[in-house]
Amino acid sequence: METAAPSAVIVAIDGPSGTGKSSTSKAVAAKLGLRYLDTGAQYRAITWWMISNGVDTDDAQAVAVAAGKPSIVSGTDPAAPTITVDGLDAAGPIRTQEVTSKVSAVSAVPEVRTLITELQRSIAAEAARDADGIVVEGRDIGTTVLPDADLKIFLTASAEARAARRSGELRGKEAADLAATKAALIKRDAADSGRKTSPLAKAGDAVEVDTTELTLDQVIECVVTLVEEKRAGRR
Ligand SMILES: Nc1ncnc2c1ncn2[C@@H]1O[C@H](COP(=O)(O)OP(=O)(O)OP(=O)(O)O)[C@@H](O)[C@H]1O
Ligand SMILES: Nc1ccn([C@H]2C[C@H](O)[C@@H](COP(=O)(O)O)O2)c(=O)n1
Repeated sequence: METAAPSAVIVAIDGPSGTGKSSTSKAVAAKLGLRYLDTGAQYRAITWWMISNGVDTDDAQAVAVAAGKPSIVSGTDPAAPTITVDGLDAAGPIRTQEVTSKVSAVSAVPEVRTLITELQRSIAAEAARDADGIVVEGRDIGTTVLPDADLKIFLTASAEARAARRSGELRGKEAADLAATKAALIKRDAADSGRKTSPLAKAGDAVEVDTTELTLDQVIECVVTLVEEKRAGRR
């Protein structure tokens, strides 16, 4: 039977796109010596595999049939997280606009979610057993993947702030089109919140942190404090 290390802590961080989940989770995990898992990268990886292998991502049945074929491996060092698909480095290809525009459809397919959820739970169990714990970020971690997480956090921010942050990452023509960036964020959030299986949602026992007016450092500090309080038995 798998047993967790006595001091292991499992932190679930969920929220809509661009609220700062990845940046915050990585930094918190690095500061506290925890592992880090980007579950969005896993859904992006399976989407990339579908596209690369000619599977129509709008055909839920075709996606369901193919879902078990790719082998997705996530590296959980917060200083250098990795993702491979069938042994190939997928870190670059999973960030293309094409993958971003198709990932909501692929991640809504129940067979995909079942497989990826199992993978996420096994990674979290390993981190609880062999390390001091893990920060897992996504959309349904607190509600479905790890409902017994020690600490659940739900990050939010206004659509304007999120679009401005995303635009800051883009270059040239894309960066200029703030309105298009905002519209794309809102569309993806609606699809992720509206799907039947395990939608983007705040767990009832999650702590909500509105990051609109906070710097990234302030958000990191806030989450580090929450984890430390949890570890000290104060939450
Ligand atoms: N509080 C903040 N203030 C300003 N910029 C921020 C803040 N938090 C994150 N950012 C910046 O916003 C961008 C998006 O952050 P990040 O990728 O961490 O969000 P996310 O919630 O993981 O998004 P997604 O779900 O789309 O992957 C990054 O460029 C990051 O540096
Ligand atoms: N737990 C998760 C994580 C991610 N997804 C889906 C929905 C997102 O639009 C997409 C990409 O995530 P991102 O890289 O933007 O964090 O993956 C999900 O359904 N469940």
